Amino acid sequence: MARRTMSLLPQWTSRVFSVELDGALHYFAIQEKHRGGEVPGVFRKVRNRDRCYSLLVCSGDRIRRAKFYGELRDKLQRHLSPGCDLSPMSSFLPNVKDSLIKGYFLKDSSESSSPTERLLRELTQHDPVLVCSYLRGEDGQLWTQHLWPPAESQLVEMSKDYYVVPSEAPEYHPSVLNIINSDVFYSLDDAYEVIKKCGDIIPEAKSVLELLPSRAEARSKPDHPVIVIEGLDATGKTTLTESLRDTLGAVLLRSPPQCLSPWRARFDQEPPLIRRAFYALGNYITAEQIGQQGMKTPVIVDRFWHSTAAYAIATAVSGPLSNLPTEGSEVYRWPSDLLQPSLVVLLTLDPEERKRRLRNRGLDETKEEQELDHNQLFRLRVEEAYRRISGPACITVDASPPADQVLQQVLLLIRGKCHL
Ligand SMILES: Nc1ncnc2c1ncn2[C@@H]1O[C@H](COP(=O)(O)OP(=O)(O)OP(=O)(O)O)[C@@H](O)[C@H]1O
Ligand SMILES: Nc1ccn([C@@H]2O[C@H](COP(=O)(O)O)[C@@H](O)[C@H]2O)c(=O)n1
Repeated sequence: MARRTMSLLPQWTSRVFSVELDGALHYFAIQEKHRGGEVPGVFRKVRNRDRCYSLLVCSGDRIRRAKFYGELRDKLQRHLSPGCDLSPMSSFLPNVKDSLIKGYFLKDSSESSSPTERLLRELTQHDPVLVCSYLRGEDGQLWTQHLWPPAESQLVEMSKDYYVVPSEAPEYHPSVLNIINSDVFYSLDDAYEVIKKCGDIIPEAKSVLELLPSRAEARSKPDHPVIVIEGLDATGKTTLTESLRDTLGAVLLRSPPQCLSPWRARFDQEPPLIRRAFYALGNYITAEQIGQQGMKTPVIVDRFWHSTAAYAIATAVSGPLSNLPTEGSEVYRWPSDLLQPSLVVLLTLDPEERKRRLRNRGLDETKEEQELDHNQLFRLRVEEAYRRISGPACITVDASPPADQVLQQVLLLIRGKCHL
């Protein structure tokens, strides 16, 4: 297994490697001849007796790779000795879409190399993982990368030793290369394909697919306005959508729709590829319901595609806002086969007030809600991604005034935009 894995890592020497350490990305590349240059940031603080490895998950179909990436972290965290540090790592071809391969960088500062080597040996024998080790040259300045354990002769290119050199930050954050169809889905077919392929490993996938509208049924535009309310948790979506329903005599729907509730917790445990495809399908089921109800009354929707895409993009990309795909990127485009609402309102709230509302509400927080609470950058990325999505773009409304004032503000917008 391990030997086949190695032959599947394309354009080995053109790849850039990135390691996330203390919230920052460090880049390095490999080259056959040493032409001078500095030690890459990630190796600067490595002490003489530390041992470093990269583990890249690079074979099998994408469902298997996505599942194994999470399992590998759990396995390493369970079995590595104290003194081992694990950091997210990836390898990619700069500016080449879909070239990202994910893995981990391992620094072993424990007393003995044996436990880690035993674990790595077992991984290379049974799992789709490619392991390299890094060695410091005698002068303490040069680092070289070696296939670990030493490769078989037919893989000549990868089994050579390479010098490790710093590399400049690429134009795009590495995760941006793989967002389309791995984190965000732009058609029913693409999301469907992922959930269908999961059928063998997640029996619930079949029940989800049975709820999908028939693709043959192309619906015409609803006669009545469709208003989507978006925003982070506790910004007041439930409060506002219920008031809008009552004031406008509208129907209130949500995404994911009620019929997916039995499976939501199950898919929330899955890696992003599967979890995001599940939420994407939820939007198409809600769209079908909107299509039916929108022929009779106005429809209010609590979260829709903006939420699916914004959270997915903000999770895939780490760090500051500048790491997000730039405004106007195709990543922010609306799926061409998904019903377009008449108006999308984004509720925004000062972080302290949002926290206060969360505390007062007193419900348990989900993992993502905790992340929003603790990680200010994540929160900023989600809000910025919301704002960058186009076709339709959202209109921001300050949700800090009392609930009845927020309602009046949104009613004004609806009357202006939807002639209600
Ligand atoms: N304008 C407002 N002013 C003060 N408190 C509000 C306002 N709107 C909502 N709240 C309160 O804030 C809390 C969160 O509101 P709500 O449940 O409507 O948010 P939400 O966006 O639907 O949250 P979630 O996405 O987590 O379900 C509730 O306790 C609610 O009563
Ligand atoms: N259309 C949607 C709706 C939700 N999500 C994901 O669920 C989380 C928020 O859901 P709440 O029930 O807490 O409002 C959010 O973190 C999204 O990841 C989605 O993807 N698409």
